[in-house]
Amino acid sequence: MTAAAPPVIEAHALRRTFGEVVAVDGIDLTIRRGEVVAVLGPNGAGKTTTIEMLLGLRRPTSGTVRVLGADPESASVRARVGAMLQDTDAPGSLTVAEMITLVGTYYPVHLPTPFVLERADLVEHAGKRVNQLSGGQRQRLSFALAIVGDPDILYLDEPTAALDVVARQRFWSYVRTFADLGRTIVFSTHDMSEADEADRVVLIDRGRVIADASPAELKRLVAATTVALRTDAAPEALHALPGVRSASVAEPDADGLRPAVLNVSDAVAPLRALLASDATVVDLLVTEASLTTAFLHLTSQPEQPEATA
Ligand SMILES: Nc1ncnc2c1ncn2[C@@H]1O[C@H](COP(=O)(O)OP(=O)(O)OP(=O)(O)O)[C@@H](O)[C@H]1O
Repeated sequence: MTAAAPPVIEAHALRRTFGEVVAVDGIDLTIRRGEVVAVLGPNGAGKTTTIEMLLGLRRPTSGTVRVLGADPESASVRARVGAMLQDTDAPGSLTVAEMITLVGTYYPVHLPTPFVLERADLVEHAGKRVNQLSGGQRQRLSFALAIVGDPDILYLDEPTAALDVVARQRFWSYVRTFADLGRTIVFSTHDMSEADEADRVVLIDRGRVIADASPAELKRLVAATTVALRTDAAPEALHALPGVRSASVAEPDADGLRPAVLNVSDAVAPLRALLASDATVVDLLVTEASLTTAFLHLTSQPEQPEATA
């Protein structure tokens, strides 16, 4: 969709060290207009340092960054970039609406406060003092302050960590609208369901990009989709189906059908071939690899039980 769109962020051979620690170890990254990109990785992988360099908040030890064709530290770029960071320092005596209006005046062009309140789902809290907000409301204020300058590029740091399920859905639907207008969104996250909202996931581990693909492609990379079924097809026929990496096939049940579990990269091709062979197929269950599985596989993290939201 965005392959032909112009690049808005171009990082080349980006490297940053802190004394002996190599936080970012040669990252090349091109992000195009209208992309929604998740930067994912384990603790200490170098995500924050990378994003700080893209934002012009931290100088690379070596390598180059261009944002909207210019130095990210320049005032012209800063005016076109909005950032939602973890801790927004806000004077507690201001109301939510006053704060949004005040921050809007820092930008050459800004969105009307009522519009921003609505987009950040803060209309009913407009008159509340900033120091009276809950964690989720504060996170929405931080989002409001990131968009008030009508930015071309929006950086979000774990944007929905404090939001409930309904607020998350609203948030992502707004982010999508924003991307459809040709804006670019880059966000860092540990949360796999959050990363699933992206067009593209850049997986960073030990200061390097170890995968750069869509969430669906990342899941396919680990080939962890399983197809469970019962069938009268012979074990050899199941092993020979296209795209089957491995298969466990049990002895037939009383009805003559064998329970089988196939590990596949994609469920469509083997199932299509199996059904075309006139085999009987019942009790079919396809389980997709999760992004968590892909993440653990690619970063060689010890396996953990998947968190329930
Ligand atoms: N100011 C600093 N001084 C010294 N070391 C630093 C500094 N900032 C980051 N580091 C080190 O650089 C490495 C990468 O850190 P960074 O914060 O970029 O990782 P991260 O992927 O954002 O991690 P997390 O998910 O825990 O926020 C880590 O080993 C960290 O300890």
